[in-house]
Amino acid sequence: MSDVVPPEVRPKPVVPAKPSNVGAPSPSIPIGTHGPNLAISHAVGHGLGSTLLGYIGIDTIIEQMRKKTMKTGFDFNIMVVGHSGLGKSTLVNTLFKSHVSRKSAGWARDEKIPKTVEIKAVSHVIEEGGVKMKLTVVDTPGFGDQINNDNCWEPISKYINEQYEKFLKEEVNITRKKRIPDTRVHCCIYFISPTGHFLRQLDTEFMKRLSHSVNIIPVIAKADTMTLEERQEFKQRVRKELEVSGIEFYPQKEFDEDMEDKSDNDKIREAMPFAVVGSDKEYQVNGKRVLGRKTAWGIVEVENPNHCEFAQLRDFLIRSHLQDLKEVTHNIHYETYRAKRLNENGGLHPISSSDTQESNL
Ligand SMILES: Nc1nc2c(ncn2[C@@H]2O[C@H](COP(=O)(O)OP(=O)(O)OP(=O)(O)O)[C@@H](O)[C@H]2O)c(=O)[nH]1
Repeated sequence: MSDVVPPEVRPKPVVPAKPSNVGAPSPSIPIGTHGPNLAISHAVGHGLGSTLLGYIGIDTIIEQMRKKTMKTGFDFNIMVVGHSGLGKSTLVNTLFKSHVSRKSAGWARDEKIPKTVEIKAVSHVIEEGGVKMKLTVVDTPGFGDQINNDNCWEPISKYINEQYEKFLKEEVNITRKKRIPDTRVHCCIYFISPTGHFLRQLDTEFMKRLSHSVNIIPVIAKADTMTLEERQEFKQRVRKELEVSGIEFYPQKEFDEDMEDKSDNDKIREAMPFAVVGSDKEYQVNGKRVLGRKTAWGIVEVENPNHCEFAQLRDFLIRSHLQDLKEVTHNIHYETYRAKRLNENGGLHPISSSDTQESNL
């Protein structure tokens, strides 16, 4: 196992406002310099607003953005990392209620454990309510499965940086694409073995090294293999270990934008890591079809919050934070990579594969 990672000092890039803030009313300070009926802001640069004397339709930006997103769709790239057999493929299939994993895409042929960590990306277009999402699932077979797992985070770090590099190259092109294809990893779900003991050194090593270049969401895999008490105790222990090791998982405290954000995210952080169960099989329970795992003692319902925390993970990942994951990737992780790349050698020069590997920001 390699040496402990020294703490890094990172400049905190500016976190831009979330799109939900667009169109929100700013404090209105009427400046009546043009007679009693006019209220115009002269101090745009100072953030002063104005009282509107009638409806002008600024709030339609939300509908305009919705229509644009409906037309163009969006990219979302999710990476899964963890020992083989921890349920990575099953969980992504469960999350997106479709067969989106590497294995579902026919990669299952090579069931044997690869000699080094391999990176395999599979893309699918998923459509719901008229909105198209190009989902790419990046799988990392071989992670932690070798006798010697030293530096097995390296190929993963290299892949993440290569995607930033690709995006950067497109961005600095004189004639660039209207829409740069986004292959950057927006989220990395890290699967913790349900041992009930402690995190392994590899777990902390991986999260420590990668948490500055990608949004890491740790989950406790196969939660149905632990009793409720064991699960609670293990969660607490893992949380403590993450804290003691100084691992910043997503949503990172330092990027909370305001008090509301902080209070919502605190609740999520306190509930993490979510103890999840995955399944792509449906069963009939009380007259309803539910995703579950059939055991000799009954059916573990994946989406039942009394059975596991899958629904919490799904709500957080897809229903409340998907856009934020993309924004933090762009505004923080990519920005850090970009600034470093543009600063080094006084500009953008071709990068060697060893550079992307070592560029563990
Ligand atoms: N008990 C239990 N078994 C699960 C769960 N999720 C998946 N499994 C089972 O575990 C086995 C491995 O699941 P996969 O989803 O293929 O695991 P993986 O991590 O993708 O495996 P590799 O691709 O080999 O790394 C399968 O038999 C699944 O049915 C779970 O939440 N609980």
